[in-house]
Amino acid sequence: MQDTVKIKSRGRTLLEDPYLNKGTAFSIEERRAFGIEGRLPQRVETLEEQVARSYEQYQKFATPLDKYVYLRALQDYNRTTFYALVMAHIEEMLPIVYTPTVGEAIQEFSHIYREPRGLIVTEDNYQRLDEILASYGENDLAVVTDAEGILGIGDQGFGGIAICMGKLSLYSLTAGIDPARSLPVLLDFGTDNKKLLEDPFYLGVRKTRIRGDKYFEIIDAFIAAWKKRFPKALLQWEDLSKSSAFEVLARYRDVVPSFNDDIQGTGATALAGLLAATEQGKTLPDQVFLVSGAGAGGIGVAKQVKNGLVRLGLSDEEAKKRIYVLDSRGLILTDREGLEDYKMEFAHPRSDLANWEFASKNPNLIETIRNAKVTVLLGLSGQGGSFDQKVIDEVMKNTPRPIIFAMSNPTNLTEILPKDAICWTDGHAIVVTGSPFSPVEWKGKTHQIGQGNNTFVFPGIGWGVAAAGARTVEAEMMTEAAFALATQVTSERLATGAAFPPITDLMKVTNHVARAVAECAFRLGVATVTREEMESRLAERDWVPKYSTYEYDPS
Ligand SMILES: O=C([O-])CC(=O)C(=O)O
Ligand SMILES: [Mg+2]
Repeated sequence: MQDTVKIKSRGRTLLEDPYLNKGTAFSIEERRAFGIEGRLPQRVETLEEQVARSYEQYQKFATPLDKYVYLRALQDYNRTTFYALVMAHIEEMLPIVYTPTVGEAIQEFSHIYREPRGLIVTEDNYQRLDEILASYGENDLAVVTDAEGILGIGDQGFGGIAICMGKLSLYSLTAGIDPARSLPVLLDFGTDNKKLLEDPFYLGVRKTRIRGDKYFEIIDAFIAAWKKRFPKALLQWEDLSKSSAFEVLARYRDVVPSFNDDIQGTGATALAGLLAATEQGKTLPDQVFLVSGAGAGGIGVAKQVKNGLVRLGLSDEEAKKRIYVLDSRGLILTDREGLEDYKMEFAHPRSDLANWEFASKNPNLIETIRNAKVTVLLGLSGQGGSFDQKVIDEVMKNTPRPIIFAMSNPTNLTEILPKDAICWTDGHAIVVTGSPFSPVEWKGKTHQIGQGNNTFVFPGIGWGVAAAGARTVEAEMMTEAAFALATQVTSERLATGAAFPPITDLMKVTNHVARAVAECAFRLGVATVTREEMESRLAERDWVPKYSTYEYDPS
């Protein structure tokens, strides 16, 4: 059964509205009622027929970037067909609309640019945001970036808005967030990326980045205007630089329901994979963790692993003692001069290293693995290939079954290729990557590579927050999301080496995560709806790609 909705647009305007356009699927009656008769081929098609044609067109494009451009154009022309197409081919198309191809699209964004989308906040317009937002429809969700720390590829200026679009596509696909009610937001503070500043096609603000007080003045203005217009909407911070991500999260987390995907989403994802890899956490407290990379992702993972260990019975101090975080200068120690605040929590005092042997001031990767007897490697450094054979050999001395998570994105920044990890550990490692990889054959066995990407977590958080009408996003909700996700990895799946569910389970998993998050919101007293309301919001997706029947609303 099709729903019937009343709409006001007619004629060309209707055909040009991607949220309402049905193209060849407009019925004869609708074509007459809405003044579009004669503008379309005579044949009336179903959504399935449109999807089949679009898939044929999609397959004719040879490169991932061309496929991306095609899908984005389809999205700009007809949202319903776009989502129905991606949903029907989710495993094939997720790597196009999202990691890794989205990374390439971001770098090329001013060149592949076609249609405007989202909200661009600049130094020139931030004082008029009330007025500007008044022209937008209702919104339940925004993904917001300043584009300084995009994936592992750094400052991408204007192109950064494409990561927001990619994340929102996932929200609509897997959590049923109505695409008409979500907004990608770019805080365009300029860019320090010289290549972009010199690119004649560059579309962003062609200046070096605004920093300091002005940076916060602009974000304060955005948050105030956003909150005024959409007081209950959820806000996801995405790909800010490590120097501002923690401060921005803390500054607004009690002002609007918000979370940072790279700190908290990646943290929950990593914990989920670790729980799955250790029989739902049974041996998690016995592991020793090395986090390589102390950006938003690295520190976020360290925090969430700590919270997971505490949940499993360790004290805060005991948990921290098992976690070693390294940045480009080696192991982070409390006596380091100029140590950034956000790294402090995981800095070890030099007295912890009493019996260690190491050559220079700070132990390096190998020295830390050797002295601390590391069993779990967590790669969040954006340093492709940094887990080399020497590193893996060293971990193998500490455990027969190392856990190796190479979480940096996109693909070329992966810390270790799965085939190398399997080969160097003679098939004994549990290997996870942030970007998708094919299974690895080793000595007659097929090893599946779990994709430890926050796509398993953030849409469920969004759905859960919306279902509970949560006022804030609490740290405990993230821990719940992680434990819930871990239970979705079956023992058969783990036996193939994968610590994450297959991407084909994404829809089901997202619902499960959403439920855990919503129930936690209730338990913590931050929910604003009744339990019945929450249940009904979790029972089915609010939005799915299908056409409604239109009736003309002349009022
Ligand atoms: O976008 C992704 O694939 C995961 C993520 O948040 C990041 O790497 O920054
Ligand atoms: Mg990110």
